[in-house]
Amino acid sequence: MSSKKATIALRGVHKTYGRTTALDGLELDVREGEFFCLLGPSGAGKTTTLKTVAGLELPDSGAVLLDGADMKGVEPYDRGVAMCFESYALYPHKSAYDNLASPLRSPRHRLPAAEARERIGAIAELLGISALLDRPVGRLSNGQRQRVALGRVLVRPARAFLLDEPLSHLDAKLRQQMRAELKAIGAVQHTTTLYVTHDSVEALALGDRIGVIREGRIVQTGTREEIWYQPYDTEVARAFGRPRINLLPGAVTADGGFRSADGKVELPLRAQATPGMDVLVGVRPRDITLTGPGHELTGTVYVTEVLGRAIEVTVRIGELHVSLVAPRSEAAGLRPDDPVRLSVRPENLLLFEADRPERPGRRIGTR
Ligand SMILES: Nc1ncnc2c1ncn2[C@@H]1O[C@H](COP(=O)(O)OP(=O)(O)OP(=O)(O)O)[C@@H](O)[C@H]1O
Repeated sequence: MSSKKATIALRGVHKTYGRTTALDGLELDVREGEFFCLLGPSGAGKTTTLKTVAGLELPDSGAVLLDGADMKGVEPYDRGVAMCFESYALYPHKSAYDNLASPLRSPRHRLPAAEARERIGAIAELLGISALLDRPVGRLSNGQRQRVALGRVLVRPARAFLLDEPLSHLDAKLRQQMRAELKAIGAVQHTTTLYVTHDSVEALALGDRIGVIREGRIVQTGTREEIWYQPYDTEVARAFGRPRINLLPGAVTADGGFRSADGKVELPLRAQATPGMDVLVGVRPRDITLTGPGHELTGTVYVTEVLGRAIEVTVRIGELHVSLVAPRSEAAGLRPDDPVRLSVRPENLLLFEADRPERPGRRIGTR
């Protein structure tokens, strides 16, 4: 098997389990050599997507293409992809080393012993498991085992890696560290990677592009900038960024601006929407300042919460609550009911249709 980078495409893939629709006409394109993050809530169809690419599940209809070739009838083993499950299958009685080595002993990937040792050593080093190689996997912690499982995928040449929440069992510190290192691994740089996560921080940190999946369909695909600055709808906007984006209800004014129902929040926008339309204006807490330039709003402090070196301040403006993140130096003295003035730069405002019971509000263009 060559280690040529593959493109991955899913075309109108449907997959049901009994009465549950897991994939509902899924369309996905992963480009050659790309690190693509598939992000979505539990049950959205992420794992089913990976299994379908790997050939472990067969679509009811639609097609899976690797490098443009339809995979229908191609056995998992012959697809040349390497998959790491969240519920990893390792040999518990064998050492971590032997678990890493076993893919390289298969007829297809057999490497000379010295080369295999070198490859395993390099991957183990990057994953921080070099000191554990002699230990039986059954005697490792969940986080250590998960790293062995990831190593087992990365060690063998493949034309695509399919990774299902591979860092989920690591503690916060290690996860952050591994997140930073994962993309630096040569094998990852040289191999198309489809990476599943429900963690938006992980997706933003790792993804060359991100696909947001919901109820078996891709809602939006884009670079992190596109997803962040032009979210398809309020649900995508809510999925990215902590504290969450403020979504303030109001209506479009005659000149295309925004006004809350009580008139206490007015923001200049040039909405491509009919005056009077119910909308939500979106602004992220880190894009509101207590001191900077921009459009000003006045309110009173409702509550403050320390977030490490910054402080989250929730401000009451009329009947709305707006949260912002400010440096400690600016916000440490604030107490409930103190008057405050906020500023928002117009370029940081997003506009959405109001949410409806049947669907989240879509983004509306401004200017
Ligand atoms: N083998 C199965 N039998 C029955 N239903 C299944 C099976 N596998 C998945 N499903 C259902 O299909 C839907 C999609 O599942 P899938 O595992 O792909 O979601 P996911 O996005 O990976 O979720 P999670 O983040 O919780 O792993 C869910 O409603 C799930 O319950």
